[in-house]
Amino acid sequence: MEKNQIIKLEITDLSYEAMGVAHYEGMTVFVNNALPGETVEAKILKVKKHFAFAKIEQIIKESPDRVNIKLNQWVQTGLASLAHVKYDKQLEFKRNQVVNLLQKAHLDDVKVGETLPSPEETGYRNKAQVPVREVKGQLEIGFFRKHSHDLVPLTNFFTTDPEIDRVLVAVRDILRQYHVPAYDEIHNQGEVRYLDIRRSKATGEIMVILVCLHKDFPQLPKVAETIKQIAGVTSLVLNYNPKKTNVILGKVDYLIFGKPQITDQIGDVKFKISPESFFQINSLQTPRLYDLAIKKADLQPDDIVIDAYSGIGTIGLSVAKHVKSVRGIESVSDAVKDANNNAKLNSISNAKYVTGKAEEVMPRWAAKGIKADVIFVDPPRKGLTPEFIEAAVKTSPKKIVYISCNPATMIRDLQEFMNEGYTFNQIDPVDMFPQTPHVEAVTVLERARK
Ligand SMILES: C[S@@+](CC[C@H](N)C(=O)[O-])C[C@H]1O[C@@H](n2cnc3c(N)ncnc32)[C@H](O)[C@@H]1O
Repeated sequence: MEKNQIIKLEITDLSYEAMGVAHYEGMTVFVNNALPGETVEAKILKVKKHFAFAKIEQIIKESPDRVNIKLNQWVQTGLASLAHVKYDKQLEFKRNQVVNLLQKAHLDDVKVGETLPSPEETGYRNKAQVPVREVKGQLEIGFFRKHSHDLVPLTNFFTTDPEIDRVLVAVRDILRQYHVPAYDEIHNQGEVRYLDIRRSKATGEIMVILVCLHKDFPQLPKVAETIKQIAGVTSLVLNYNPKKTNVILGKVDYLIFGKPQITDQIGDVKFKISPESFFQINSLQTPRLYDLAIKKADLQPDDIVIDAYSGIGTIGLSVAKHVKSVRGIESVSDAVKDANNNAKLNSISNAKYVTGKAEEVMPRWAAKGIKADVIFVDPPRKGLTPEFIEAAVKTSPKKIVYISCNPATMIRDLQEFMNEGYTFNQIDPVDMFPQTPHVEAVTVLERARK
């Protein structure tokens, strides 16, 4: 097999990154955009020792699960690399990811629920982080083509709230109007690196963050004055990121106008969100995810609850009024400030959040003899650490509710808890990210022995 060779392939599977999988002369071939059941003519793009990457030249036999989207830019860019698959099949794909991981871990007897569908299949994102680059002499917003930093100009981001798309395009036009340069990442020059926009569905508030190379630039006063005129925009922040880095946000924010946070709501709890704080991006699906997690916790009025990896306290504050007390841990200090302020905002006096790494704070709490009845964990993709797990077990919780955006690390961690005398019998996938291969999942561990 060699680069540029054109071969006929039968697609038998879908990889966890949503690429079609085929086998050819002992090699595994990953075919962008191809679906199981399809026969395609594909061009080889890259050959490794045991596998290769290819792209479709022609579909010879099409899958009935294929959606023929008009523009396949979203698939090309990786922004929505499941957009060519019917929604019910996307849900099945996500459930299968969990089933396959459990099988690999020899945990075939664990039940996997049907994936909870998202109320919105497109336009669900309450936040967009969009690169700004110069393309053919013009400032453009868009998305990087998969595995590259080539910007594909876009104005419809498909999974983002259309109100955010409207503001993205308006801000792009203002930057063009005042000749603000786009960031040039090769020379670490220019000005605007990213547009980061958040919108609350509950209040309609919109925060615009310009991620810039400098703290200030000559056109900023005029740019700010014009952005203020965009309907719905309630604040403008300049995030200062001077480094040559792929990390999107710098460490310092300057409020240019408006409120320093936007206000959102989950159920009947209000949340103020600072620019650096994490907030679940699918507004209508988040309460359904939390309801599922909270139901699994089976909370009692006397329960002491730990909310680990708490963000702005969304889970802990949603349950605080039904339990004795809540303690939260989160590593981003702005998010912790938000969490404690959000407690006050909602007249909650039995919840307290601290800044720190969960894997460091939890062992300190355990050493002090702090006990918990229920622990909620909602870590980033890399999951928990052995130090965290060991300390969590020492607080002797009856239940540990695990919410995860990466079932692979979740299942690894669940096995650690099993070694410590906890059991679980079901995992429920929840679709927080339609049109993408990302899988969210919830489970509850119960203490089987002392
Ligand atoms: C998936 S988010 C969940 C946040 C929150 N539970 C929610 O539903 O909005 C994970 C959170 O963990 C925080 N985080 C990342 N690493 C951490 C660590 N080592 N210790 C504590 N928090 C951490 C992130 O800043 C983020 O707020």
